[in-house]
Amino acid sequence: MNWDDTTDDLTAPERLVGASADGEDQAVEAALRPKDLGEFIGQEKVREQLDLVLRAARARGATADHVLLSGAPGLGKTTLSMIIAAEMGAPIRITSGPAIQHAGDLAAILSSLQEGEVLFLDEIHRMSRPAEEMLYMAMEDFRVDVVVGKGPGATAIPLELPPFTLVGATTRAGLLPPPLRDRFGFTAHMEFYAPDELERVIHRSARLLDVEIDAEGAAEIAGRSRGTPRIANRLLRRVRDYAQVKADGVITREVASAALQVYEVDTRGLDRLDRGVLEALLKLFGGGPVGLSTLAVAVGEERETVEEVAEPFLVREGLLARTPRGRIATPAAWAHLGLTPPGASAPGAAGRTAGNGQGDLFGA
Ligand SMILES: Nc1ncnc2c1ncn2[C@@H]1O[C@H](COP(=O)(O)OP(=O)(O)OP(=O)(O)O)[C@@H](O)[C@H]1O
Repeated sequence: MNWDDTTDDLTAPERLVGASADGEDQAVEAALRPKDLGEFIGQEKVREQLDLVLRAARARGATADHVLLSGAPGLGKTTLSMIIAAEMGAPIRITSGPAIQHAGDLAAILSSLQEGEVLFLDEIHRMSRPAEEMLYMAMEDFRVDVVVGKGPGATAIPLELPPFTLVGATTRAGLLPPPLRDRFGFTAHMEFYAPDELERVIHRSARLLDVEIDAEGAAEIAGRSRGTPRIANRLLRRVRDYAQVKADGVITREVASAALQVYEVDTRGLDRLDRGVLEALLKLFGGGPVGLSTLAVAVGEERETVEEVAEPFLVREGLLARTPRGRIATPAAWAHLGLTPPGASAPGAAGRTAGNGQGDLFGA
C-alpha cells in the first residue's frame, strides 16, 4: 500500500477503509444493491418520506418530483436512485457532474430522455456553470434553450423535454447554489449508519455472497466500518478471504478480528494512516496543540492528506479536535491507543487493554 498515492486522489480507493468505490467494489456492488425500499436498510426517515413521495406520484400517474440526496460517499445514494427508478417502473440514466463540462453535454442527455425516466446526476456540485444554468430551466419547465452559433449571430432554439425525475447526489449540499437546491421537490440527508444497521447490511451481503457468518462476526466487522455500508461490504470480502485461507470459511468474532488485524484496521475502524496521525500527535507532541504542517511532516504525509483524508474521521470519532491553536488529541484518543496523557497517573491494566491490541505495530 502506497500512502503517497492519497495525495493524488484524496479518497484513494486503495485504502481499505476509504469510502469511495474501487474497481472491485464496482464489480461486486451491483450484486449487493438492495432493489426496493423494503430491502434498503436504515435511513428510516428518508425511506418513509421517499415512500410517500413515490406512492403519491404513482397514484397521480405523474412523474416523481426531483430528489436531492446528500451525504458522505458509500452511504447508498446511487442505490437509492436506482430504487426510485425501480419503484416508479422507470428506466434510469446515470451520469455525474464532472462528466458534464459543457451545456451541450447536458442538452444531449436531456433531449434523449424518455418520459418519466430517472436521471441520476452524481456529484452534482461539480457541474460547470453553464450546464447548471441549463439544468434550472430543464428542471422547472422541462425545456432547454439550445444555443446555435456564436457571437451576435447566435440563436437560442427552444427544445421541449419529456417530464423526467432528476435525482441529484452530493457529498456537500452546502456547496449547491440556492437556485439549484430550491428546484428539488424533496431533499434527503443520508446519515452514517448505526452499528446494528451495519450488522444487518453485513448479514444480507454475506447471504448474497454465500458466506457463513455468525452474529458476533458481523458485529466485529460492523464496529470497524466507519458507519458506511460500502466499507462494511469491503471489509466483509477481505475477512471472507481470511476465513477461507486461514480458518474453515466461517466468520466468527475471532476470525474477523484476526483478519482485520492483518489488514491493519483497528477496533474503531482506524487504519494505518489514521493511527499514524494520532500516534504522532500523542507521542511526539504530548497531545498538542500542534500545527497541521508540523503534524504532516511528522507523519511524512502532505498537509492535504492529513487534513482531508485522516482528520475528518478522527474528528467525527471525537479523537482529535481542530482548534485555532492547532490540533489537539482528546482523552478518548489517549484511551484508544492505551497511552497515558502527560501529568495523569498511569492507567491500570484496564487502561492498557482499552487499546486495540495493535500497540505492537506502532510501539515506540
Ligand atoms: N441502506 C443500505 N442497505 C444495504 N446496502 C447498502 C445500503 N446503502 C448502501 N449499501 C451498499 O453499499 C454500497 C455503496 O452504496 P452506493 O454506491 O449506493 O453509495 P453512494 O452513496 O452512491 O456512494 P458514492 O457517493 O461514492 O457514489 C452498495 O454496494 C450498496 O449495496
